[in-house]
Amino acid sequence: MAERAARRCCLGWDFSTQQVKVVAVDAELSVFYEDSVHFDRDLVEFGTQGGVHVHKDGLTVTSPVLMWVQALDIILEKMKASGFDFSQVLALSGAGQQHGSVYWKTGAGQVLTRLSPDLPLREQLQACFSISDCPVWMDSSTAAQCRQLEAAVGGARALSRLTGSRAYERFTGNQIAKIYQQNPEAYSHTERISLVSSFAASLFLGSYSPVDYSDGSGMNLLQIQDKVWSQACLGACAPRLEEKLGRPVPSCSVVGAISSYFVQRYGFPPGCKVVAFTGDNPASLAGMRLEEGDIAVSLGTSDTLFLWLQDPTPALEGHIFCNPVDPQHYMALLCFKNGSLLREKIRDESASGSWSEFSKALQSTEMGNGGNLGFYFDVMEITPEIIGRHRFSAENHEVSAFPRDVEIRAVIEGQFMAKKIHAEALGYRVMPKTKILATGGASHNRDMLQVLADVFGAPVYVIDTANSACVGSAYRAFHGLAAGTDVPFAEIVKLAPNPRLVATPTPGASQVYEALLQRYAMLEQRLLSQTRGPPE
Ligand SMILES: Nc1ncnc2c1ncn2[C@@H]1O[C@H](COP(=O)(O)OP(=O)(O)O)[C@@H](O)[C@H]1O
Ligand SMILES: O=C(CO)[C@@H](O)[C@H](O)COP(=O)(O)O
Repeated sequence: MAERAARRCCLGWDFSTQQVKVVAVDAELSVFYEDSVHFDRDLVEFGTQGGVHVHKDGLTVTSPVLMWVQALDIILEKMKASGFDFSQVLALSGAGQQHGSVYWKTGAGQVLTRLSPDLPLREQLQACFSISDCPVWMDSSTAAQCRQLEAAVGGARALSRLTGSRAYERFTGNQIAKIYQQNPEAYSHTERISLVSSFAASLFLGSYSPVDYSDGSGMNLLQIQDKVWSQACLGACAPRLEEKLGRPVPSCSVVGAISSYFVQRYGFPPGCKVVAFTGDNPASLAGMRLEEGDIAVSLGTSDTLFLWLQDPTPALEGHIFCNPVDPQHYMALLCFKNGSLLREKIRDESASGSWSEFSKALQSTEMGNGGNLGFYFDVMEITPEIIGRHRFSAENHEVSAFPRDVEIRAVIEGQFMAKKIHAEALGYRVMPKTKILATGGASHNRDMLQVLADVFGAPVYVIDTANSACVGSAYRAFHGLAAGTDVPFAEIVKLAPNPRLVATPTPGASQVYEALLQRYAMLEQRLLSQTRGPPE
């Protein structure tokens, strides 16, 4: 305990879909403290499943904002009870699930500046939100607003060139437009709109934190080249939006010092700096110290795949975001909605709810699954837009079921083949020096990572914690401390532990998957044309 007490550190937070997590990283970049609060398990009174409420229409998906506030109260109390020495925290930063939005009621800014250290945050912020259930990234109820936004700027391609993505239902501009159209009164009583990331930063700051460029890129509102809000997009979404959003800032900005609430209640030093919070995927990119040619695969609630890019070419599929650690560069991101929650369902249906049974099925079946392959989209997928479970025999006949072990391999092979195919559509190619860096809760599963190595034909590495968004946030806090001196991020993290090799491609894998990938792509097109009709 004495040693821990003397350890100067930065904190990295992650307000993700299912939980709030924190890590403490010392000056040698070692992680020496990790904690989390899980919404479904630890905050049962909010009645979420997977951290969210899916509404009756099946499209609207929200999370209670006070659940996030209370989760922060709980995790800080846990840290205090464990003897964590807050006085050693030099700076903190954090991440949030992307796209979700928080609506602060008129007057809330005043409340934030006057928090009493004697009471938990939840009690004091109870009446501070004009919308109590925040739209989150799983929401897909804004198709009409997406079409309106695209029409306003000259079409999907024009919007993508401007903001890095065509209109996506979960992107914040479209969510704000829906709230303005359906609940104009709540909108007019809103003085500030935050992303989940900038909301969390605001709690620590005791005042409104700006949105950073990287997470701001997931709103369909920011001009990613010029780094300013697009007036055309703002105007198409809602009136007086610019003043409610505040000015976006570079991701490595120090946005202020921690509020006196945290100094007095927990013992943070008054000079502890708050570095702009960003999206969980951008924070993971920082945590994994991605290098050119590498590809990161995050297997969390959503599955995402991301790359570091110098010269982006925004397209109709995938997203381009401003890079969180280098303001001149960009990152590309693909998001797959049917990630861990789908795998959990298959585990429950076909492996008696046990990850080790699930792994045994992967071990006992062969690469290529005897030609059987499947598409498993219990909720409307983002990449590609298909819903339903579709299984195909080796002869490309649709079948209604697979034996249990075949089903498990079909899910995992199908998910990873989709990732490879859609990454290649963005121009990505596996090169001899390519590393796949895996993170997220499911990266604990080595048998799944073996399938990932086999499908991609590249080695898979992990960092010592699956919480790369938290670790990346702590690294970004160190970078923020040094940012005044223009030190590049790579210099700050050069002492960080190297990723560990956990899987290499099995001999013969490339022959098996070359043919299977072609079939998967062909069947995906078949399913798409069944839903959309043939291409024009
Ligand atoms: N051994 C395992 N095998 C496969 N998936 C796992 C395993 N352990 C945890 N997971 C998955 O990890 C998910 C949580 O991942 P995490 O990255 O923490 O999510 P988020 O950051 O979105 O809250 C769980 O939903 C669970 O399905
Ligand atoms: O929508 C996206 C990315 O565009 C998601 O990746 C969210 O950012 C949620 O992240 P997790 O909670 O699954 O990590």
